[in-house]
Amino acid sequence: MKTPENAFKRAMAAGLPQYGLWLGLADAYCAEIAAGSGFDWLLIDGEHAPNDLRGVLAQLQAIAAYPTSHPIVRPVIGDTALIKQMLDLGVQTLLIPMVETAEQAAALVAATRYPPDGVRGVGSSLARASRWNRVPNYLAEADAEICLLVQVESVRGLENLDAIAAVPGVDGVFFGPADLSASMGLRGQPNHPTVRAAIEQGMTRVRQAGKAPGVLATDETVARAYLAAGALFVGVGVDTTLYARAASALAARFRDPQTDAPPAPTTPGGGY
Ligand SMILES: O=C(O)C(=O)C[C@H](O)[C@@H](O)CO
Repeated sequence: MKTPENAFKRAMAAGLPQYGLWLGLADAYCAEIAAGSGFDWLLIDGEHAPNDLRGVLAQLQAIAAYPTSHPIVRPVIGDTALIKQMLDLGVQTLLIPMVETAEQAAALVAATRYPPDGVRGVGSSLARASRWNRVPNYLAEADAEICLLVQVESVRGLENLDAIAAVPGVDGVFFGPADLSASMGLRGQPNHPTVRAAIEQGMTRVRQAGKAPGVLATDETVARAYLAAGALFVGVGVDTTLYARAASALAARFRDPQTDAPPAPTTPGGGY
């Protein structure tokens, strides 16, 4: 048995755009439905969705039966101990929110590597990642299969973008349009032309650093524009939004809008 290869990381290194779906329903059964849908990656969101460690584990197990969909996990914060737990669960690709400096990015890289290259604690006999030590060379192979994606989503992060992208071990930079627009004084306007221009310019700089740029864009026209600007991993939908919109639309077909219809989900700035 070998350490699983990180197909997502390899595909991006080969310059192949990867399309993803954001998972916020925080449920393994829903994650399995998403895993059979044809997305290259699925983002299990622990920043804004109610996912604990066991919830993440259950979703990883559900997605594992669909090897063409690669799970990415976003922890609530880029904390070394939390990252260790995620890696031991078998997460190979991490998306870390709110990265603003190269020093922070370097500390995140260290958190994902075993000593002497980093500071990841060794506990492979307890870890799903090593199949409880049934993968004989896990400790030697694990680091190479890690894909670290950092989120730049503030004005300060944008100012430090070149230094962040240059950090060895950072594989990609994801631009968070919702947070970035707020930081730029355009809260609720993730698709504002000024925000889009900043992200597109940022993507060029990330490509120049030899790294993969990514973004979330639930509007297809915007998503295609980011792909044309060089994005290599693009989240094109959010499961909670898909479900809320479809459920509201179905109910609305049968209810009298003049009387008792509940409000449909709002879509500030395009459904982020
Ligand atoms: O800032 C952003 O945009 C993100 O980080 C993605 C968000 O958390 C959210 O829009 C997902 O629905």
